[in-house]
Amino acid sequence: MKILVLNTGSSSVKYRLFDGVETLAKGLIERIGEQGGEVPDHAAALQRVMSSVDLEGLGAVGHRVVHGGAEFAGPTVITDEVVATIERLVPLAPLHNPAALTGISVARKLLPDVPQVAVFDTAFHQTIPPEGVAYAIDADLADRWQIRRYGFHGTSHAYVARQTAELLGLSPDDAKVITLHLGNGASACAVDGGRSVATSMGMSPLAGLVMGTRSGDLDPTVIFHLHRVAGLPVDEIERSLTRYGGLQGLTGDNDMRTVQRRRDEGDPAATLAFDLYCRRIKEYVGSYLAVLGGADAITFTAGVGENAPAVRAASLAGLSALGVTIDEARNQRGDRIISPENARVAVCVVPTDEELEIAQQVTAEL
Ligand SMILES: Nc1ncnc2c1ncn2[C@@H]1O[C@H](COP(=O)(O)OP(=O)(O)O)[C@@H](O)[C@H]1O
Ligand SMILES: CC(=O)OP(=O)(O)O
Ligand SMILES: [Mg+2]
Repeated sequence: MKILVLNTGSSSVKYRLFDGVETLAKGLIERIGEQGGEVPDHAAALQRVMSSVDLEGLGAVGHRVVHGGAEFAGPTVITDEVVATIERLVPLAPLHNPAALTGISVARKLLPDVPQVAVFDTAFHQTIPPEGVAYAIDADLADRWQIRRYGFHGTSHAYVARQTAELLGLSPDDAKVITLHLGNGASACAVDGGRSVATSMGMSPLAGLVMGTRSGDLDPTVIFHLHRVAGLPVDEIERSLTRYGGLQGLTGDNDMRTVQRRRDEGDPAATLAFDLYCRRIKEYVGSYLAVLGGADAITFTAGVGENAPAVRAASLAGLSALGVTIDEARNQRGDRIISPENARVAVCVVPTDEELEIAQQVTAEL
């Protein structure tokens, strides 16, 4: 079956046209709405995608949707009700869900007779036990406003954990894998036998690791303080933490390549940003080794995880007492397995493929 997959990110649209597992066409429109970007907004990007792809004989469109709340535990055929739910969740994923809605709207209008399926970043994390998703706040408030951890990048974590088991000759049904998705957004996940049991993003994709433009974890008092003492309106604080935080906030550059180059030149801000980025990863790795009671593998994926040996080395440095070591020659070469022979915990680099995973979930759903 021919399937078009749309991965509408916060500032990009990736698309891929599949026939089964074979890719017929693919493309990427980046820096949407940014100065010097190719297109002014997501609608224009999607118009461009749809007019450049041969839609003849299309069997389905698969949409990556970041926030599915507690409602969706798997791929879901899109109806007006499903669209309304994704709309209701916009405040919880303000950088992402509006873009997905634009993609869904453009595709439904253009292809009214083709089934459209949403594949949610949150779905894979529905298996996290209650103590892994609840926040220790007033239970009635949490209930009323659906305040809990949802977790994101689920499609990538699921795919990469399965690929890791395969790479190591383990059964995916009992492998314990810590997956580190380090892209523009970044998150860690503890996967036990193919099920997510812990993840670093929270109610929204702002929590957890340090990211390109997002702060990751911080004491909520920072927000009260910025509001009450510094006098910043809440919307501005949100913008500061989501668009001008992370590497961007610390250095003025959101791209890890630039941060690394500046660090190599001895730039103190870039050095701090790099160290903080890697230390946060290490803190989550330690935490998830504890949650899982030890792991078979730790796997790096996405733009930074797949391409930055220095980040991989620094993030796992000093963990040999826990059975975690990296063979630096393998790491620099970019091998799939970068731990030494017979290491207690395998360290792997596995390219993610959210689009393929979405296409396969769509096929299984229809
Ligand atoms: N060679 C590299 N070294 C370090 N970082 C890299 C390299 N190549 C890509 N990256 C990082 O990967 C990030 C994008 O990751 P990617 O997974 O493509 O993001 P997205 O979340 O948009 O899918 C970029 O911001 C860049 O910092
Ligand atoms: C959920 C999320 O952070 O996605 P991305 O990495 O595509 O921004
Ligand atoms: Mg991504």
